[in-house]
Amino acid sequence: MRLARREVRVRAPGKVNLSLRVGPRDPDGYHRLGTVFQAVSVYEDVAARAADTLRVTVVGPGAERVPAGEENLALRAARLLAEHTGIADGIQLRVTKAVPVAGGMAGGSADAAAALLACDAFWGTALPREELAELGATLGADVPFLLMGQTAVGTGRGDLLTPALSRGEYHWAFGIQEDGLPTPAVFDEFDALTPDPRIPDLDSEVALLQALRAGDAVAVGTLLHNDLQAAALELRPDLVETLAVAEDAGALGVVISGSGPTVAALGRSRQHALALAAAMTAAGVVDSVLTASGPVHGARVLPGSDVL
Ligand SMILES: C[C@](O)(CO)[C@H](O)COP(=O)(O)OP(=O)(O)OC[C@H]1O[C@@H](n2ccc(N)nc2=O)[C@H](O)[C@@H]1O
Ligand SMILES: Nc1ncnc2c1ncn2[C@@H]1O[C@H](COP(=O)(O)OP(=O)(O)OP(=O)(O)O)[C@@H](O)[C@H]1O
Repeated sequence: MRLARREVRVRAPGKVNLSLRVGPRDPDGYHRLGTVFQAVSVYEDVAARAADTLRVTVVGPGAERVPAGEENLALRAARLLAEHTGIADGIQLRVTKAVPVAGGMAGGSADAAAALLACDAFWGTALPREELAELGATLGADVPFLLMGQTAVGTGRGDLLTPALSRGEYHWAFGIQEDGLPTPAVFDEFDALTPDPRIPDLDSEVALLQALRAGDAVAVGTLLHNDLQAAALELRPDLVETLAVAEDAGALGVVISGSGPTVAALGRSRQHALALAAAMTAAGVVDSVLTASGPVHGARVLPGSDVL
């Protein structure tokens, strides 16, 4: 008799911050943010299977730069959910990466979001999404958004979310650098460059939110904004050229994604995004490129993944 082997597979997206405004650092070490997130079609997959202990393997581009031990965010997510729900079972997680590692597109947070959902489905703990988001926020400020997906305004640490209306599809070319930027270093550099930052307020996002509601990609392109960009450029001056190449190739807007170093260039169409990616490659200013569109869904269990 064959044993039924059960596997749950979950897919979670990466993100780009269409606007990222950074305020002062709070005593807990985190900065107050005002941000508009868009989930994009570059996905991390996490598969869960039964095991004696909690363990993880990581495959895909950049996997060798991801810790495979206790610090791994997928494993930490599994441990957190087990502790929270009193589950004593083991689990084997297999993370397949596509989001650039330490690229400012929240790959690690996507792994945490996917692992929370995969373990929740595998163990049948069936927690409400809000509870998973609360747990996830303790692992990374971006985790709640990657559970939610689509388009959202983030406040607090970026973890307090309000869904935003968005019409149409946005086509991106991402210019990727192998050598990532550590998020804490970029926030430190922001502090050094910005002695008295303004507390972010949502009034600054009104025009962008209107453009998204109208599906006006040209206006969205002109309104892309990132307060961490100057800090990322200070740490990686070579990115100035990458931004210029994408601009010269006619991007509707160009911005550093999150804490960088990935450069996000908005195209007029899928075809144009491919042309922007080709321009960055041809200029030799990136290690690789990705094209993607957004907004897309948040972390979700893949259909038919339940039983092998
Ligand atoms: C840059 C963004 O991606 C924008 O969405 C996020 O703010 C970063 O989110 P994340 O990578 O999930 O961040 P976490 O893993 O929670 O934090 C990593 C480090 O970034 C800094 N950090 C993060 C978020 C925030 N609001 N203020 C911060 O200063 C802190 O030094 C923190 O120790
Ligand atoms: N499962 C994981 N996947 C990726 N990185 C992980 C994981 N677990 C731990 N890390 C570590 O977390 C750090 C951040 O990686 P990540 O790819 O999330 O960066 P990021 O995209 O710049 O994050 P963000 O956009 O949220 O600032 C890296 O140093 C990485 O080694």
